[in-house]
Amino acid sequence: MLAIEKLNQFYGESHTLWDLDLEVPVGQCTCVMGRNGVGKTTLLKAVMGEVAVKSGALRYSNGDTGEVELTQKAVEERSRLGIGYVPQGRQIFPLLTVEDNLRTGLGARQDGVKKIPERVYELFPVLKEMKNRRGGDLSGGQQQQLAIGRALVIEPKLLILDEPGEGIQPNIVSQIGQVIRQLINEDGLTVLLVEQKLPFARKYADRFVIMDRGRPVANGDIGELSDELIQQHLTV
Ligand SMILES: Nc1ncnc2c1ncn2[C@@H]1O[C@H](COP(=O)(O)OP(=O)(O)OP(=O)(O)O)[C@@H](O)[C@H]1O
Repeated sequence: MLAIEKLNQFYGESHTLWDLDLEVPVGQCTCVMGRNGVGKTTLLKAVMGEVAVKSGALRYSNGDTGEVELTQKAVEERSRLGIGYVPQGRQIFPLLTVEDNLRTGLGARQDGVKKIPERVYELFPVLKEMKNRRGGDLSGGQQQQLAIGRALVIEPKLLILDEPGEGIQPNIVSQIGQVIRQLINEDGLTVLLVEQKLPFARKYADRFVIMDRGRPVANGDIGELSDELIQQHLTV
């Protein structure tokens, strides 16, 4: 689905991603983990084109088109290729209604459809109930559901989420985890997420990748995420 190869990224003089290789297999949830500041968010932003990369390749295939090299594509084009993105901090529009927030995602649909897919409301009924409320009036958990819903209006093939469980009450975190599994199992979606919460990763991810200082240092099936690896790379 996505093969990241020898990716190097700098913030000014600061070398943040180092010759980073990472495979995101189709139809699975890959969870990127690691301590604060190791470059997890930067990696997701590099895939989305929100930060420039110095060198390396992002080879992506969505099943419809042949393989595409994303580093050559503009940000909007990456969405049109079927990549949905839920950024850290959600970035919803507080003054727009829930429905209008969802509509803002539609511009990135390749087929020009201007209707919010019913599937979004089916997965998150709360968004239907609250569709005329302003985004800013929603709870943090509901805003996260809205941010995910907005990424889903393009009916993506690859969904990228940056810490979807951050600062959200546990029952909504579980709902979000279940929706992610539903999207994978029923819609064949591929998911790449950053998540620090171990129970979430263990319950909902298929694979893990641990990063340290800008590069992956361990990866495997989620069942192989041992206490030793956690101790070595994740505890503070
Ligand atoms: N816009 C920026 N300009 C300069 N340096 C930045 C910028 N954004 C992030 N950094 C630095 O790059 C490094 C990696 O940051 P990044 O946010 O990718 O890490 P992270 O693993 O996602 O951390 P966290 O878990 O805290 O979100 C950090 O040292 C951070 O301070």
